[in-house]
Amino acid sequence: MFERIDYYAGDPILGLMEKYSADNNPNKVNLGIGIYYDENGVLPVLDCVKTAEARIADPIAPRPYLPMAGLPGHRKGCQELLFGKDSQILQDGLVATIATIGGSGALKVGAEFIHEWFPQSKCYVSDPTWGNHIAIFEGSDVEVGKYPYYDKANSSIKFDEMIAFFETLNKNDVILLHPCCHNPTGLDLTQAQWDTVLNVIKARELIPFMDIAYQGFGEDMDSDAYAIRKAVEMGLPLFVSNSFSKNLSLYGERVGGLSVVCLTVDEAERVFGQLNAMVRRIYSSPPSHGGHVVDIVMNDEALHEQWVGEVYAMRDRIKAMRLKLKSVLEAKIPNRNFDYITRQNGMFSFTGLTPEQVERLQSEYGIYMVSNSRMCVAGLNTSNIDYVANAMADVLKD
Ligand SMILES: Cc1[nH+]cc(COP(=O)(O)O)c(/C=N/[C@@H](CC(=O)O)C(=O)O)c1O
Repeated sequence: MFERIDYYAGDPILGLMEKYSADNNPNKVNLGIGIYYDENGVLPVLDCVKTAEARIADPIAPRPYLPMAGLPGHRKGCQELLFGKDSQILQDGLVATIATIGGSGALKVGAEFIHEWFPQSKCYVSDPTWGNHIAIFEGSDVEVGKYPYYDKANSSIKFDEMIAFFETLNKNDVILLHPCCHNPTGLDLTQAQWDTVLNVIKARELIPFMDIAYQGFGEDMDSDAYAIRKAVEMGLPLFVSNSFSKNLSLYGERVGGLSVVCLTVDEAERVFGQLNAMVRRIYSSPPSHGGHVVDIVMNDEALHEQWVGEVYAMRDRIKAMRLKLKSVLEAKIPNRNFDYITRQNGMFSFTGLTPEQVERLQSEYGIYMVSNSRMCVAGLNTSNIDYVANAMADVLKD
């Protein structure tokens, strides 16, 4: 009956977690999956989340189904984080927002929406991008193409090539963009470059789909949302998928959001209704517990302020690890340029190691990076960074 079903080769990122867990090397270091570990190598429970959890636990409440779109407070929290608390489009009711099963769920519902309502549209992702972007959109029968992004030779962005490519696209083609903390390269556009990109998108009547999974890990909550808010200022139609996995450290609670910026209230009502219909036929409603945590943290002023401070502390620790790794590697290999480590933003560094060098780090040192040479800098701490730098120097020297 099922003998013709293909074997699953496994996921290049999640599969790494399983190999790492099974590795008995006492010095093993997990630099694979995009998870923030603290200075002690522990996945933190944020203080603001602990407070929210305590409120949810006492008095304990029943767990009915949530609305298809999730808790209103969860949706409001997404909107204010992405567009700004006093955003005019929010006051005018022009944004259709649903709570989703993480950022992945937001991308899935968005991809299904594109497939159903823009069947002629192709979706273009950066080369390279987060691997699941391609799988999610292709899984929704949206044809996926790639736009030039990463210049390996110079560890930079192929900006002119990217713009020239956008100029060739058709009306309503979708461009999947990383507003900040690009995964896997860590290379972000400047605000001036975003302005140019958005002007081309406007001129070509393309559809920007911005996936922001690391808001707060780049510069700050508002700067990281520059591209999103600039698109709104320019009156562009816009899809935004957001994730609270990393900046609330709630990975397993599966909390995120999908927002669609519309031009009229009537459009927003139509889109919101169809997003609800889509949720109903995919997973019916989003998770309750994580939704309540998001609702409490995002809408309690004191907790929200505490949360921002906790995200910035995570951001700053990652930046400190970038500086330390760069200086240790420069000392070990003086004739090699490691500027890319501090030029890159957010959780990831695209190290440029060859697949063979990545494999050696894993097999000889128990250091796990994604095979495309992406390193999750948040896995570094003062206890393991010298070990990692020495190992990188060893494989780079040979
Ligand atoms: C750009 C991006 N978008 C969305 C997600 C999904 O987030 P979530 O809310 O957990 O559904 C991730 C997760 N990325 C990390 C984990 C993974 O691969 O699933 C990663 O790149 O390691 C992203 O890196």
